Amino acid sequence: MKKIILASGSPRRRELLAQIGYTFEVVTSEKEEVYQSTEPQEIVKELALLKAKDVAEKTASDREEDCGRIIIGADTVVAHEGKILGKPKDKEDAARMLEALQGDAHDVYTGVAVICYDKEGQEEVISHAVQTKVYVDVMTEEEIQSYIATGEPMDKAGAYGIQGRFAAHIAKIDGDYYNVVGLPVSYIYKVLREKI
Ligand SMILES: Cc1cn([C@H]2C[C@H](O)[C@@H](COP(=O)(O)OP(=O)(O)OP(=O)(O)O)O2)c(=O)[nH]c1=O
Repeated sequence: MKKIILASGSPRRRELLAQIGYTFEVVTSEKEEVYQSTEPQEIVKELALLKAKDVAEKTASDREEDCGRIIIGADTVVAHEGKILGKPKDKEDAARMLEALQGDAHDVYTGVAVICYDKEGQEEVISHAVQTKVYVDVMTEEEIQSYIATGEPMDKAGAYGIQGRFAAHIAKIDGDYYNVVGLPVSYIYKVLREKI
């Protein structure tokens, strides 16, 4: 069995990977999240790979382990009307994002990068993006402000967390719920079961 390393500081990603039964280490990347891609599905793949590669380098001394290792990186963005929404910079930015998202549908993309090393140190890179469509109810200005006051938006792409108070404003979703929270675990399971 290969050692699994999650290249993420996100508590949600840790909880989700643990939820499906894996034991893993967490090593975070401090790389600045800059990208060249223009399409959301490419941006999230690029950033997931950046995080996974950085952690692969940081943990390179483990390479000689008996069974090899697997590094998992992920990145989530919201795409609405051609705009990419990452984490809000401040409360005003969060309000702008939520005003745009309310009463409409948007896409959440999570990119996953899995870097596998076998016991000889041979590398294999798997990169994929998962899309989920999310429909948000019409919200009043007061509802937006009271949601921002919870503090929930600030560390989340698109300024909301489907798993928290914002659940009150989700009309429906089309696709993997866990992808919206930040880790498409059924996709990851399919990769890990082959590679472990
Ligand atoms: C849309 C949405 C996003 N999010 C979160 C998932 C991600 O943690 C975050 C997007 O930021 P990311 O940059 O993808 O991840 P991160 O900085 O939290 O963690 P790391 O880079 O170390 O892996 O938004 C939710 O928790 N709920 C939601 O409904």
